Amino acid sequence: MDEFASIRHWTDGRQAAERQRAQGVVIGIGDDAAVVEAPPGESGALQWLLAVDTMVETVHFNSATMSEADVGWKALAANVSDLAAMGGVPRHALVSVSVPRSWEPARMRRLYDGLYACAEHYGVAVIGGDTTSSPAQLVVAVTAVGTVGAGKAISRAGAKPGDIVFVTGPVGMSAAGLHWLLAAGQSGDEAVPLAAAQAAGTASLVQAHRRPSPSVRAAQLLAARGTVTSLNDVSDGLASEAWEIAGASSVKLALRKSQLPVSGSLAAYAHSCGLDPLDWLLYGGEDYVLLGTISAEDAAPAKSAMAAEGMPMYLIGSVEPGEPGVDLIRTADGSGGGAGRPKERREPIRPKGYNHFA
Ligand SMILES: Nc1ncnc2c1ncn2[C@@H]1O[C@H](COP(=O)(O)OP(=O)(O)O)[C@@H](O)[C@H]1O
Ligand SMILES: Cc1ncc(C[n+]2csc(CCOP(=O)(O)OP(=O)(O)O)c2C)c(N)n1
Ligand SMILES: [Mg+2]
Ligand SMILES: [Mg+2]
Ligand SMILES: [Mg+2]
Repeated sequence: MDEFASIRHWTDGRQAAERQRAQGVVIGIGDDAAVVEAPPGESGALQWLLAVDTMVETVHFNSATMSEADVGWKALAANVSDLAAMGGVPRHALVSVSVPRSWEPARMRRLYDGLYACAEHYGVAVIGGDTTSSPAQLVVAVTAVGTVGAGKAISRAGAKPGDIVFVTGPVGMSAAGLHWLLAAGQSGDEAVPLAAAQAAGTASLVQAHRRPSPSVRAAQLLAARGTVTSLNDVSDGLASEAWEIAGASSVKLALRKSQLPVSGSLAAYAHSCGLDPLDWLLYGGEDYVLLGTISAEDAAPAKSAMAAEGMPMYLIGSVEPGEPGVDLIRTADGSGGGAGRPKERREPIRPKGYNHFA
């Protein structure tokens, strides 16, 4: 199959015309550039959000950790997550792929199965991309386009002393899933089957790694309250992203260890390996949940509003004045403080996270 036949094989008829129409697509895949209508703001003007994230075979995935469809899903999901982290709505995606000559056409078709599944899930129209060969590894770079109400984008820079720190989902599961997959996948070339993870009790960890679900609805609900002061998505790890907010906002973030959301499956898996789940919680990454800050008065009401919509919101700490940094507070009995006021220990945590050049 030549390059152009390949592109048709991956993309032809994969998305309903209705989806493309709903996102204002005038000319989609097949011309020199896509044409989209600038969306009319329903309640005032909109601004564009533009983001790109890349996945490279052996760096972000290998043949054991992810199927082709998982790679397609996650390549788009990571970008959708960046748009959510600005408080916006995802709309369009451009997909650049560099494909090893050894890859069968069916493998790329499967990658697009996952990519289009993610696009449908988040209402994104796939409108173009680029295709090259690659000497050895597969590379996928997705450029995502979204919109946000003019002046309403939530940056990393607005956290104020007194605000409450929150996350929209558990952290560390993806890294724990990867840990299990790297051990389980040693003997073969195929993606480790989910059934094997089910048998080992690690299926939810593996799915968190392979099929992250960015907090788009949560971002919308929270952004509409007007009380969220900063927002970031967790790709490199909670510690690293908390440092980003601290640095951009010139504040200190104090996180309570006892309030960090640890899933039962993560705790059980860490225990079975004799490892401390805290390393995955703080430094694991690829969680694609949102980390943010919200005014103290609205923290509990926002949490209730989220719960009413079936979405978790964990209040994990507070913002303090001082040199930019992140502290972890441990309580002797793990209760997080309160009436008996157990002893607290505080330690600075480093901005360690996934670093491509470390
Ligand atoms: N090669 C590059 N050229 C220009 N800007 C870049 C490049 N790589 C990253 N950036 C920008 O640097 C910032 C941090 O990037 P990154 O850590 O990848 O963000 P995220 O974790 O949200 O994906 C972003 O604003 C991104 O657009
Ligand atoms: C085979 C394999 N090894 C290691 C990892 C771990 N890993 C790779 S990239 C990454 C961080 C997130 O990716 P990045 O490209 O930095 O995303 P961004 O911060 O730009 O959103 C992590 C934790 C992995 N996913 N797969
Ligand atoms: Mg990035
Ligand atoms: Mg981000
Ligand atoms: Mg990164």
